[in-house]
Formats: sequence, structure tokens, C-alpha cells
Amino acid sequence: MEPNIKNIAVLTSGGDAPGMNACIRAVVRTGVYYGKNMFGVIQGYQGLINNNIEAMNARSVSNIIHLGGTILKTARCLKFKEDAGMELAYQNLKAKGIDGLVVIGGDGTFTGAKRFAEKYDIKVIGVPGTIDNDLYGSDFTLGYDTAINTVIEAIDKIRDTADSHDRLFFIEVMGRDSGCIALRSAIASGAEAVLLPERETSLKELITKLKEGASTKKSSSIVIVSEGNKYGGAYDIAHAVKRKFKHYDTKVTILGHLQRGGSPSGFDRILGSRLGFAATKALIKGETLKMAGLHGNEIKLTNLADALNKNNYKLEDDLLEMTHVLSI
Ligand SMILES: Nc1ncnc2c1ncn2[C@@H]1O[C@H](COP(=O)(O)OP(=O)(O)O)[C@@H](O)[C@H]1O
Ligand SMILES: O=P(O)(O)OC[C@H]1O[C@](O)(COP(=O)(O)O)[C@@H](O)[C@@H]1O
Ligand SMILES: [Mg+2]
Repeated sequence: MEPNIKNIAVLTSGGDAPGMNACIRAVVRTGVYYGKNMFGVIQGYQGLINNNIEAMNARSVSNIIHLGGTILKTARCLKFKEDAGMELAYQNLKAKGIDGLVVIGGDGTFTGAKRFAEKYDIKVIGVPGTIDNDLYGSDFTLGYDTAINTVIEAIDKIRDTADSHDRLFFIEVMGRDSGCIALRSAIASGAEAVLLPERETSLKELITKLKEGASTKKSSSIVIVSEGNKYGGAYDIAHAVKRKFKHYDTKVTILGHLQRGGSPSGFDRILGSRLGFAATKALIKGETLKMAGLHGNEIKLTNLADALNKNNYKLEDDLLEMTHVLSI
């Protein structure tokens, strides 16, 4: 290991995601193991600007691997988008001699990290932590697996009541511009249809699908609506369908922020630990402007620029086809 990086800070930014704590623990302990001074930034980029930066040691991260949320807190910080905010953040890091930063967050966090590391003499490595799974360079982002499991558990419960009453449910799930949670939870919960931001499914198509279901004696139906789809939220879709089919007993559930909470799955605890370990080792080696991600069962580095390129990322073709085939 090269001795050039001495002081490393870690922060969580954007929407919290289950597994962030496992990752913070891995970053801090890996840094300590290799003789580095470790710091935690409270409230993401806001904490950099406010100089809310605390020294951490191996005991600072005891008993957190199983906890959802983030012990470092997180924030959506508009000031960091401005040059003056970034400058303040840099001055605060410089004053503490911090020369390496691990940022755990999503696409917005990495957009900021890329600008920051290109402008200032700070090495930055990203860890993909977002339930949205909207980054290229990691098959799974941290928190995505737990969120899918949370959504599936909720939909299973709704299916019990939907079936008992012969009702049509529209269930809205998260994903700012990404249909990842919607697609996987649709497959795993046996939903009749799914509306995704990445794919044009016209309302006409949806109605035809529901009609077909009714004609083959489906008594209840579940439609998953990804929040970013172009026809609007679950209430809008339910309203449009109801206008065509007055006899349908339609109900709407917005799952909302419960999708972001909860104890991380085993998968996310292991992923968080692996990514935090790899990101810190990469930083110590002198890497910068990269993201640690999961490729198959290996952890690899991807340039932040590539991770952020939406054209690189795509939903799995077999899952998309299965939404039609397995829901007949
Ligand atoms: N263009 C940008 N320049 C600088 N910082 C940015 C930029 N875009 C986002 N950020 C920072 O990253 C934070 C997190 O981004 P956000 O999109 O809210 O969440 P996520 O990282 O989970 O996608 C923002 O609150 C802001 O501080
Ligand atoms: O919690 P907020 O600020 O209302 O944001 C909601 C958004 O955050 C998410 O839960 C997670 O997105 P990020 O990880 O990009 O922050 C999105 O699915 C959702 O659109
Ligand atoms: Mg995001």
C-alpha cells in the first residue's frame, strides 16, 4: 500500500439506503487497519460545508452492521452545487489534512463527487448506495435488494386483501427515473402488469391486458406503477382506468418511504462491507474518480463518468419479457 493518503473521510449523501451502515463500518475499519486516520462527515455534503467532521475509530462503528438508515446522517444539499459551497467544503477538508474521501450515495452524489475531485486536490472514490439501482458499473447498488424485499412483503399483504375482495390494486413504488424496483418486485410478486419509466406501455395496452385477465377469470389484479413513469402516479393511472371500466373496484397504495427503511438484507450487509473495503483500499492505492461496484461476484472499479452515463444502464431483457409471459 502506498503511504501518500493519510487522512480519509467518509460520508453518506442523497437518499439513505439499507446497508450504508455496513459500508461505513467497513470503510472506517479498513482505513484503521491500514494505519490511516479516519473521519466521518455528518449529513453528507452539507456536513463538509458546515465543517461537521468527526474523528472515527474502530469502536465508532460497533453494533451498526444490522441497522438501516445511516449513522452519519444524510442530506440533499443545494449549496454544494454552487462553486462557493464546494470551495468551503474543500477548505474544511484541507484544514484537517483530509486527502481522501469515500462518498456513499447515488447519481446526484457522484455528479457532485466528480466535479469536486476534478476541481480540487482530493481523491474521491464512490460507493453506489441508493435503492434506485440507477448507476452503471454495479449489478446491484446498496439498499436495492432490501428495498425489493420490503416492497414484495407489502405487495404480498395487499394481494391477500385484493383477492378476498376481487379488487384491482395500483401500487406505486419508488425509483426517481428508474424502473428497477418496479420490474423486480413485479416479477417476484406475480403482478399482472407494470408501468416503467424506461418503457412505453400505453394505457390502452394496460387496459387490454386487464381485460384479458378478466376474460380468463382473474378475480383480482395487481398493477405496479413506478413513480417515474410518464403517465403519472398510481392515482392518475387508477383514475384513467376507472374512467374506462366503471365496474372495476380499484384501490391505490403508495408505498412511499417505508421502502427506504429497515434492517439491511444479508445481501446488502455483505455488499456494503465488500464495497466499503474495496473503495478504501482503492483510495489508499491512490485511485480517484472511480466507483467500486459489483460485477457478477467480483468487485471492480468503474470511472465515475461511466457510472453516471444513463445510456450504459439497462433493465434486464428477460425480466421485461417475463412481465408479459408469466402474467397471463
Ligand atoms: N451537479 C451537481 N453538482 C454538485 N453537487 C451535486 C450535483 N448534483 C447533485 N449534487 C449533490 O449530491 C447530493 C445528492 O444527490 P441526490 O440526487 O439528492 O441523491 P443521490 O445521490 O442519492 O442520487 C445533492 O443534494 C447535492 O448536494
Ligand atoms: O426522500 P425524498 O427526498 O422525498 O426523495 C425521494 C426519492 O429518493 C429515492 O427514494 C432514492 O433516490 P436517491 O437514492 O437518488 O436519493 C427515490 O426513489 C425517490 O424518488
Ligand atoms: Mg439518485
